[in-house]
Amino acid sequence: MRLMISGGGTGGHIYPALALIEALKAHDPQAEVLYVGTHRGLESRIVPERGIAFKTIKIQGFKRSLSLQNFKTVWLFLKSVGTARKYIKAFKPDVVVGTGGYVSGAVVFAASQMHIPTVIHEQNSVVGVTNKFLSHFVDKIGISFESARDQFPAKKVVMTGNPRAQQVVNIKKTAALKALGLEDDQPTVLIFGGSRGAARINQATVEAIPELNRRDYQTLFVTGQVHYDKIMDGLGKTALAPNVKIKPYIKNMPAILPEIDTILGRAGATSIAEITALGIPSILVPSPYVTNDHQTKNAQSLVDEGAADLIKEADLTGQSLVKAVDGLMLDATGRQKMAANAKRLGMPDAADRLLNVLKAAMQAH
Ligand SMILES: CC(=O)N[C@H]1[C@@H](OP(=O)(O)OP(=O)(O)OC[C@H]2O[C@@H](n3ccc(=O)[nH]c3=O)[C@H](O)[C@@H]2O)O[C@H](CO)[C@@H](O)[C@@H]1O
Repeated sequence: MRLMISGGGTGGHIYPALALIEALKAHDPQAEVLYVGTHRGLESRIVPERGIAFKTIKIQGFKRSLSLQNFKTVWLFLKSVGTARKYIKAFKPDVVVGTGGYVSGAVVFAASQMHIPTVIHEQNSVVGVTNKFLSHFVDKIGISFESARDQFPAKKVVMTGNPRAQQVVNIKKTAALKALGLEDDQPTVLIFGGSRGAARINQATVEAIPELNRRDYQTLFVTGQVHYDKIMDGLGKTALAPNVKIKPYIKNMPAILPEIDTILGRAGATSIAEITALGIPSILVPSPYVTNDHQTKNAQSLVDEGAADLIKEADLTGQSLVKAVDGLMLDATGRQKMAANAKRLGMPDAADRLLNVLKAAMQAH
C-alpha cells in the first residue's frame, strides 16, 4: 500500500497517525508512507526522527473574527492545496488519510478532488473544524467516541477507536523509569499537560513539590518543551528529592506508560485513548481553552464509568493536586478498581480497525 498521511499541530493529531503507520508496516513491510505536515508544528520534529518520509506545506488557521488575516488564510489554503496536489502526483498514493489539524485539510481535500480514496480519523467527542469540513468530501470516517457519530454524514462513519491505543498496549515493560533516574519498582505518578504542556498544571505541580518530595511514591513531572527552562529557573531554592524528576518532554511515552500507576493530566483525546487502552487510573484536568469545551466531554465519558477523577482547572492548586494524587496513590484498591473501569473502555485493536477502513475506502473506488 502507498499511504499518504497528514496530521498536524499537536501530538493529539500526530501520534495516532504514527501509530497507524506502525500497524501498516507490521502488516505490510513493503508499504510506502509519506507524511505531510507543517514546518512549524510538532510533527516537523517528531516525524523525521522516526525515519518516516516527511514533506511540509505552509498553512495557517482561521481567526474567529473577520480580519485581513483571513484573506491571507484563504489564499494560503488554496496555495497549499496546490502544493498537496504536486505531492500527490509525485507520490501516487493508494489512499490519503487525515488525522486533524489545518494541514490535513489541504492534503485530504486535494486528494478527494483528484479522485483518490480518502479517510479521516477523528479523535475527539466533539468534531474538529477541519474534519467537519473534510467530512463532505472523504470516503470514510473513523471515530473514537460514539458521540462523534451524529456530527458526520452517517453512512461514512466507522467506530475504530484511536490507533495510539493499539500501539501502547503492544509495549512490554522495559525499565524505562530507571533510564529517567527513577526506581522501576516504586509506585509512580506521571503529571503532564498534553503534548505541549499546560501552564496551570505546571504551576500547581511546582507548588506541590515540597509535599511530593516527602511522599513514598515517585513523581515524574513533564512540563512541555517550551515551559521547561522557566520552571527550572523558577524553582529557585526548592530542592528536588530523588523521588521527583522533572523532564521537558518524553519522546517515547509508550515505553513509560506501562510503568505508571496514576496520571494527572489534560483530557486530550489521544491521552484518553492511552489511559483506557492500558487501564491507568487518572485525574483529569480538562483544558477550558479548547473548542466547545471538548476535553470536559472527553473526561466526563470516563468519570461516568468510574474510570477517572476530574478536577476543574479553576479548582486546581498545589494543595488540591496533592490531595487528588494522594487519594489514588495511597489507595491501591481504589486504583485497581479505577484501572479495571478504564480498561473496559479501551480499544486495543483500534489501528487494525482503522486499517480495515482504509481498505474499505480503496475497495469502494
Ligand atoms: C490544547 C489542545 O488543543 N489540545 C488538543 C490536542 O491535545 P494534545 O496534543 O495535548 O493531545 P492529547 O492529549 O490527545 O495527546 C497527547 C499525546 O502526546 C503524547 N506525549 C505527551 C507529552 C510528552 O512528553 N510526550 C508525549 O509523547 C501523549 O502520550 C499523547 O499521545 O489534541 C487532542 C486530540 O485531537 C485534543 O483532544 C486536545 O484537546
